[in-house]
Amino acid sequence: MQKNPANIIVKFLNLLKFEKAEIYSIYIYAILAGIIQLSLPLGIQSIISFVLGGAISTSIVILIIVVIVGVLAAGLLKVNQMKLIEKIQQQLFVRYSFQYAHNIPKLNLRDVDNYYLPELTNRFFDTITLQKGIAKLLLDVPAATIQILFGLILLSFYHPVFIFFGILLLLIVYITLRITGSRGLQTSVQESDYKYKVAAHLQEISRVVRTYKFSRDTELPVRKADKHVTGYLKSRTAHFRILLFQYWTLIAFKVVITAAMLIVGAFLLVNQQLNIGQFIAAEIVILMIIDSVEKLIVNLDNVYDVLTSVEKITKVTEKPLEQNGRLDITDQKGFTIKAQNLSFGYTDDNRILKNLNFTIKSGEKVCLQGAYSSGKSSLLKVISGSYKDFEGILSINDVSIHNYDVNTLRSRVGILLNIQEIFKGTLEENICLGDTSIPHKQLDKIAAVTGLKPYIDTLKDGYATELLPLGQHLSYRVIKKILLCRALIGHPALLLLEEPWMGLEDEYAASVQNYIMNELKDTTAIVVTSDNTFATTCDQLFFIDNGALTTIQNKDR
Ligand SMILES: Nc1ncnc2c1ncn2[C@@H]1O[C@H](COP(=O)(O)OP(=O)(O)OP(=O)(O)O)[C@@H](O)[C@H]1O
Repeated sequence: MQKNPANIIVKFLNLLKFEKAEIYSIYIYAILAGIIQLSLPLGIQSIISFVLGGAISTSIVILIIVVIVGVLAAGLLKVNQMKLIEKIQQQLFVRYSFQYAHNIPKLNLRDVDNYYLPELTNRFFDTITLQKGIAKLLLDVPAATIQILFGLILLSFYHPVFIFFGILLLLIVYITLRITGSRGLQTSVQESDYKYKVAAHLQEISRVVRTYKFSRDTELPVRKADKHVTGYLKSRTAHFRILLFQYWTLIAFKVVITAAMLIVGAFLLVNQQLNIGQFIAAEIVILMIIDSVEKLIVNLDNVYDVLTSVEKITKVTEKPLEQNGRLDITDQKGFTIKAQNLSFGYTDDNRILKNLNFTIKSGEKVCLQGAYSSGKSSLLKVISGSYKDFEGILSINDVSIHNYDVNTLRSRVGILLNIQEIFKGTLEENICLGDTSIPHKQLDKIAAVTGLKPYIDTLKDGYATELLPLGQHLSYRVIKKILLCRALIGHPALLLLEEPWMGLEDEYAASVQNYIMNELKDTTAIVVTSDNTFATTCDQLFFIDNGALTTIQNKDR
């Protein structure tokens, strides 16, 4: 997909807005340093004039001191600039770390469905490219630009012909960037796209390493890598071609300016339009300008890197977050769920839920059944507030679900879907999800109900045991029990459970059912299970067939 370079530059400028104060200071320091640095050629010019005039006096000593102080002051300014840049670098890392941690759980699920998030978040690593790049960009580019400008202004005082060179330089830089800048950015972003494709492929190989070990085609991972690496090399070569063109233009300019200025300088010296002091000073200034042009050349690549990294990082930070209502549901005692003509689909042309109508009163227990892929999980996900773009009405306590603050709603909902997973953290974090207000007694109680307690008792660190991502090293049954504890903990007002006791020992399957039915009396629960005995104990039985819902009231209960 073609990226619009103007958009990327706007994103970069938006990013700089946060660091406005620091950047202004850096530029002021750069201007001061630029002025002070001119004291070097001017000082030397005066010293030479004094020496040639045979006037060795205290003035020379003072001048030498002035030059030395100038060098020292320029150094001090540089140190201050570096301090500010260090601050900006730290701020960038902190900002993106928190933005990623804050935004990822709040991403619109509809968007999340189309990505493999662990891969998408690889873009965070571009923060490091940005940190490094921005340091160079803010240190070298303003310093070099200001030195070129001041140098040319100073030279034009020696002779107006130098003004011509100044204008020529600006024109060449402008035309070169105008012609190649946009294409350079495009190729840089393309190169980065392929870099991430290669990384994603390697990540995927690692994720399913066991499968690849048994692969009949042992070359498959390499062949797949080859495709992305070829794309990477092609776009990198295209990018390098543009860089080369830009380098050559600046090198050509450097050669021309060196030759012309030396020739013009020598000519002016011979014609006595410049004295020897002025000539040497002019040559120092020319050397400074050339050095600055060199810095700009080296930094061109860096400019592309910085802009590309901004484009990549913002792939996550600028994704739309889920819509949120304002109503706090924390203090509402029970949840009555009502659906009127509720329809939902993941795509526009395929309705998974079709015109559902039901009422589940507060505290009622519902058994949800249906064939494979009939939409049972989808219904639970919609009721949990994860997908808001349904048609019809879905309300909790007669208020549309759209109006509730998602965070307060989720704090009242216990949910167990087949897709939920264990994350890297302690056992307690995996159950309580950071809610430190849950008493240990309750934790123990739920662990006993689900049958997790005997397992915890075998652990040296108990609830503080660190779990690996995806619950590696844990048995399916233990994972299931942890996830069940997560759903049941905190006395939820609404329980949405998918096959909660499937795979549990009979004893614990019974205790979980007993807990839901008898100890969570005021909790509204929807349980997907094919367990017909449980179904008969529920207040209602919902049956989904091809997206349509049939509800049966269980009057005998
Ligand atoms: N995130 C998604 N994006 C697109 N389609 C999806 C998504 N999740 C589920 N589906 C599709 O929606 C349909 C219903 O899936 P759902 O998981 O709700 O059914 P289910 O009754 O719970 O199935 P099962 O009994 O197999 O768990 C399926 O065809 C499934 O492929």
